Amino acid sequence: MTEHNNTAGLKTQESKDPIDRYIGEHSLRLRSEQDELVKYSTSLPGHLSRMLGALDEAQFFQIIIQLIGCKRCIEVGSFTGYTALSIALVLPPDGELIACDISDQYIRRDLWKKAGVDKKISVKIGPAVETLKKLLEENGPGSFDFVFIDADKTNYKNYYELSLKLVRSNGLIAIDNTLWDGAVLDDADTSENTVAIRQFNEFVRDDQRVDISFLRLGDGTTLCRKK
Ligand SMILES: C[S@@+](CC[C@H](N)C(=O)[O-])C[C@H]1O[C@@H](n2cnc3c(N)ncnc32)[C@H](O)[C@@H]1O
Repeated sequence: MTEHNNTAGLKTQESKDPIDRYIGEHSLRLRSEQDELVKYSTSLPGHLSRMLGALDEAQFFQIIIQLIGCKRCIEVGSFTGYTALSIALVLPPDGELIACDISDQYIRRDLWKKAGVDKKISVKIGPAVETLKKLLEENGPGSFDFVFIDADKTNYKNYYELSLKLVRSNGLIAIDNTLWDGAVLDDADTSENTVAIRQFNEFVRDDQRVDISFLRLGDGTTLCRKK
């Protein structure tokens, strides 16, 4: 997957803005396993080191997941498993997170195990559109509480439509990178990923099936409540 390559990112851990640093220093509470996963993820070569989700975004999810009493969650795009770990840490003992990715090359199951949450996470490897279709067939509509979409940007609309079927009424869909390092504002940027996110943002803005909140959190986090 090609990531947008601005050097000064919008994620708190990458940002050069002192306000972002201050926010991080006065809110982040990382367990040792999360800390280890951050170090591992950011040590990977090239664009991989920037794939890790924003740390304050994952911590925000921990709060809303507990607030709405989520038991069954899906993550679309798991990479090393940082947000998956963060979600699993706050799920009840009988809670479940389905972690979808095209590859498990970088997933640190050992750290999930060390944190005592490995049994709450099921990894599904393959194109996530197919995985979500299968989950819908096997579990039926409205069978999940929360979906986090963070995989290939050109499939965002497909992931969103399938997620809308998979989540219950009052369930949440969170979509990552909806600011794409600010590239969505730059009309001269017609790269495939930027265009896909721009079109997705326009679509969701007008979608009356959900309530929407576009948060200036991480690289842009759009939160949708299914009506
Ligand atoms: C930005 S990373 C996910 C980061 C992770 N959510 C986190 O917060 O640390 C995107 C992931 O999407 C995966 N991905 C890309 N295309 C995919 C596809 N078609 N189906 C499933 N996963 C895909 C990549 O392998 C990568 O691990």
